[in-house]
Amino acid sequence: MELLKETLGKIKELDKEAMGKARERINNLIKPEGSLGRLEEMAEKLVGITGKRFPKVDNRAVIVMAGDHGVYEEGVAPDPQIITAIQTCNFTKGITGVCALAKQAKADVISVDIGVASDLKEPRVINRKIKYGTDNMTKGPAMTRKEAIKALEVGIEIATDEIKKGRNLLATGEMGIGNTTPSTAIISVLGSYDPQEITGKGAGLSEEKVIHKARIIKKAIEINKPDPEDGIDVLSKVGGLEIGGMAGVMIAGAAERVPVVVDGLIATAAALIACKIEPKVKNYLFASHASLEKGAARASKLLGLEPMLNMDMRLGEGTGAVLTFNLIEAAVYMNNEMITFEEAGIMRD
Ligand SMILES: O=C(O)c1ccc[n+]([C@@H]2O[C@H](COP(=O)([O-])O)[C@@H](O)[C@H]2O)c1
Ligand SMILES: Cc1cc2nc[nH]c2cc1C
Repeated sequence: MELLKETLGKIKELDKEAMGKARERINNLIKPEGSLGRLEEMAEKLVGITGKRFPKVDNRAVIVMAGDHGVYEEGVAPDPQIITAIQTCNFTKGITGVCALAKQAKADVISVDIGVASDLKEPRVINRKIKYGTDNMTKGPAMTRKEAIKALEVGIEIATDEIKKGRNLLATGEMGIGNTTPSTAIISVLGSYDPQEITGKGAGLSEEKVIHKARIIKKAIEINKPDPEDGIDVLSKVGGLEIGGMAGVMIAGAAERVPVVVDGLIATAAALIACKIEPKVKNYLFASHASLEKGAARASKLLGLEPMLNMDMRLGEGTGAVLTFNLIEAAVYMNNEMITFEEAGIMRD
């Protein structure tokens, strides 16, 4: 709890003064005012996050948190649970979706076992296992409050270590068969949505099973009665270990003034938890892509961040987030490379 408290205590407002100066300069760059659209907003936000006039995003990593889910036994996911363990090892081998996209985006992939249901034999996976998957949330809380805080703190520790090594751009990814179920539960609780309205097919569940999945989510919420005003309570009762880990990465990014890119549905649920715990975290986040998963659009709206891309993706692992690394870098190049009208010797009224 100490680490969480201490980290939350470090989170400040964005550097408004630096942002004002950046905006003024961006408005004077040699282009019609506002003509680089959202790249301009992104550059201004990066200046506010880092407090640096010319920020850099050349040392990037995606932190992939992996965990399993007790609620899997209720038949809410189409794939064998062992895929969580297999992929968590594969992330270290450069052979998964996120590895391919991270390679193109010049980012490292960091694979963290925060709660996979079996022991992994791949030494390059960072072993921070809190337990062998969450408990079945239709029968009681997914985890204790203490375990939820531990999950947040594991995320804080991993991200802070990376930032100490020089990372200046982070993304959150995840792996967890069944994790669209707790994510949808979190979004239902925090947005007061009926699970039937926002439950989707996840990795590919059939239509009848999606109805069953929504009922399971409703049951978990009714049994646990999470307090929507308490992010840690929601995380512990209907969340997941990897969701807590990702929320911790976002909290650490905010505390250390490093931007964190949010991936799809599950990462957005984590962002909602992080922002419920400390609303200022939102200022340090970039939403990457609009996941095709049913609840994703409402989750992004609830978070209040507009995703950059619409690519009909729904893989997770951090794929959508790393895909936007080059866009974020483009904003930095605009800010750092372009000259102003004045510097070009053009006088304007
Ligand atoms: O990121 C997303 O929006 C997303 C949407 C659907 C599925 N996924 C991935 O698929 C897994 C969860 O799907 P499911 O059906 O097992 O709940 C998990 O490993 C996620 O990384 C991810
Ligand atoms: C193969 C596979 C890879 C994944 N990556 C993220 N979620 C996944 C789910 C499956 C089934």
